[in-house]
Amino acid sequence: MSVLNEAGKDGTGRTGRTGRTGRTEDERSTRALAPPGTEAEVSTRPPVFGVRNVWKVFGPKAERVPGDPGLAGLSPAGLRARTGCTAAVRDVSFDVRKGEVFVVMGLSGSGKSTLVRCLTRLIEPTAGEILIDGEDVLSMDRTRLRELRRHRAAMVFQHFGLLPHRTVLDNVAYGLEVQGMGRAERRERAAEMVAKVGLDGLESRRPGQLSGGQQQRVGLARALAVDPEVLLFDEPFSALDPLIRRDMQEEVVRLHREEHRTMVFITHDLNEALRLGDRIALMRDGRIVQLGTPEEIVGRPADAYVRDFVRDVPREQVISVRSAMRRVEPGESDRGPSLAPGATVAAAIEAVARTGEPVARVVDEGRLLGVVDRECLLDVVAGTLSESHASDEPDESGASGASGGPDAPGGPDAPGGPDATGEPDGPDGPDGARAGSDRAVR
Ligand SMILES: Nc1ncnc2c1ncn2[C@@H]1O[C@H](COP(=O)(O)OP(=O)(O)OP(=O)(O)O)[C@@H](O)[C@H]1O
Repeated sequence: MSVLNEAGKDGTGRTGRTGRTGRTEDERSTRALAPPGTEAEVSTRPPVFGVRNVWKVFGPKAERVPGDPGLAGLSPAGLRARTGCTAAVRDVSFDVRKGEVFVVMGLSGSGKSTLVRCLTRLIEPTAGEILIDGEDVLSMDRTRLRELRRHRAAMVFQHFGLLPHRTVLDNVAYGLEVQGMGRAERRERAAEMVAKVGLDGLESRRPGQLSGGQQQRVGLARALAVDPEVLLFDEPFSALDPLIRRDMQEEVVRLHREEHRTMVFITHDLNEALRLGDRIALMRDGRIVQLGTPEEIVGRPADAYVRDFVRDVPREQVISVRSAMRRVEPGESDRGPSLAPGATVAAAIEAVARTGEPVARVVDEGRLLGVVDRECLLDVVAGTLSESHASDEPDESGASGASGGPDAPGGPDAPGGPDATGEPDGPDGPDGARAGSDRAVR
């Protein structure tokens, strides 16, 4: 049976996956309207996973909780006291869009792992709907589920789950072996993946002869080998020391840039979330308290909890000049360094300091959108960026007030410038990648 053919429908009924990047002609033409990797462009992509009102309740008679407003509305402690149940995931809805890195972040016990395991039913949701490319995951039979986990959504775990008596190459080839691929072909493909994650020369070693970071690379290569549509990472790097962790994060960013794979990445580390995520779902007590880009989460926290969570983040490394800029005033349209709207405030500070100019210009494809002066930049660093800045923001067409200053030509003369842990059917492959948006807090 062709999994890809059956999987190749998105929620709209269009043909979805057309290759490794999974883009159709329709998508490509839509994407041409907005720069790749911008929120506007990402939001036009079809969802890979659609999650609607999903609950996971552990405990006696768990299934009565989601549908009973008296129980569903209780606090975690209240629910436990009344029913003995824990609602690990509470009424969660979101889409994971094709080609994005979707990060699920939250403190220990907030429900991250449970939620992500529900996506492929490693944990059975109590209520709700989960779609992959428009197909109902909850109604899949055993065979279809196995295919889902083996071919379409592969998991990379924190404990790499490598087979100790097999070589690196055979570990990487394992998922392909499970799929029934012939020896020569799978070893060739595995060798390609070993090279891709930077382990050339180590093919014949056993896992015990590798460092933790190298073992995690083997886990990643094994997941990539089966070329899944989505890679699911469950805190894969949390056991690694900080430098190796950083290397692995860069590896993920690189894979994302080069291959545009869709990834769902669990972490409790805010910096990791900001570095990797196109969008971040911040969880607390089983709920998503905010879902947004790193810039939205840091620049516009939804409530006091999120504000406290992001309090120590260096805002200038996350907030873009698009959010910080002001209108152009007379005499400013042809002075100062030019920056793309997605450039960070940190980059603008550097540019202004280096050139000694009073402002930097925010230019998008030849159009001057606005300027940032020292005051705008300091406002970001100090956390005093007013809401008015945000509301001044132009839309992606650049048609907002910010570009409308007397000196702000909009025309052509504008200045330019796994493994099988918890999975009954054995290890499955993964994957992952991002379109070239600027990452914050690298
Ligand atoms: N099998 C289970 N039975 C009962 N409660 C569970 C079970 N698995 C998880 N829980 C509870 O569900 C809640 C969410 O757990 P989960 O492991 O999803 O959180 P997490 O955010 O991934 O935490 P961590 O970062 O520590 O892994 C916790 O209160 C946990 O104790």
